[in-house]
Amino acid sequence: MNTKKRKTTLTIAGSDSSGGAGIQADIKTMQANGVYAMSAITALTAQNTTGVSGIFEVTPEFLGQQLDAVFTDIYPDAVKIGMVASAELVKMIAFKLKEYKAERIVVDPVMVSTSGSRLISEEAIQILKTELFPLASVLTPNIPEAEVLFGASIHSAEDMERAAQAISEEYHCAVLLKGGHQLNDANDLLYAEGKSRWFYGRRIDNPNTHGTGCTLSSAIASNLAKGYGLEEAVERAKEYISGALAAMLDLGAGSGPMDHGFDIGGKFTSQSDL
Ligand SMILES: Nc1ncnc2c1ncn2[C@@H]1O[C@H](COP(=O)(O)OP(=O)(O)OP(=O)(O)O)[C@@H](O)[C@H]1O
Ligand SMILES: Cc1ncc(COP(=O)(O)O)c(N)n1
Repeated sequence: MNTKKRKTTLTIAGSDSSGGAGIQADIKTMQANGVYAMSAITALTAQNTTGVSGIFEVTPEFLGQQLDAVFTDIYPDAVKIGMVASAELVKMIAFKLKEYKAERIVVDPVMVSTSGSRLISEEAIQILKTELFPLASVLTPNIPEAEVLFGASIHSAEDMERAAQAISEEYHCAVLLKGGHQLNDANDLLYAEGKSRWFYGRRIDNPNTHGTGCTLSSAIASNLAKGYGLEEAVERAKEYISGALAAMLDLGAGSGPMDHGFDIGGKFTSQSDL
């Protein structure tokens, strides 16, 4: 009997019925990055590339049950946390991650969708800061999210450096400040253990960016699960997202999803031409 083991990841996030962001993007990314993906769903969303038309949250108890089921059987080597709409759900996640001594935790502080819908309550943001950020190996805010956390606007590379350092020092975790919302380039800044490092990216002329944040954080979690250190995990994840954007998938009437059907070396292996 030939059996095999595989590194494992868990995404704790919301479901996106259109498959471009949330749980669906996370699982596609994890699969493409060679790890076994599991999920604990915080909410169902009815959404497509043009907007979010409904959010149906699970109860904190049921989220806890999902986390118990996962952690007591196939223990995840890394965890990614995405959309968590309410304070009670955030508290449940923090409680369970501590109970099961989860490690390699990537927290994507999802606040507003690309299509402009609010995905988290004000109270939940406060609880995220106090309960979840301190458990994170790395936090991955985009520029608007970092502005909320930093309390000031971010217009330049220097602003990004100041914000990442301040957020990292305040919450005692590494911060990857994503630059996808810049106009001219797509450079991300990692601030960890007192020093910063830029990850430079060519801005790809693709309007279909639904789920870029979910994809990047899931790729980082996959790489951490596989044993890479944080810098290498980010470097590989950046390469992955650049490839997924450069594949130029075009679906839906709004900002569409990316293509996950290629390997992380950038070699296109999807079956899109069939
Ligand atoms: N047009 C682009 N070309 C190249 N890289 C991009 C582009 N847009 C975003 N990225 C990259 O995608 C990753 C996610 O960044 P972004 O700032 O878009 O996150 P986000 O806003 O959280 O994503 P989301 O669209 O899921 O909300 C980063 O590595 C960023 O540099
Ligand atoms: C369930 C869920 N999670 C996260 C996002 C953010 O992704 P994006 O900003 O690309 O819309 C989303 N739209 N839906």
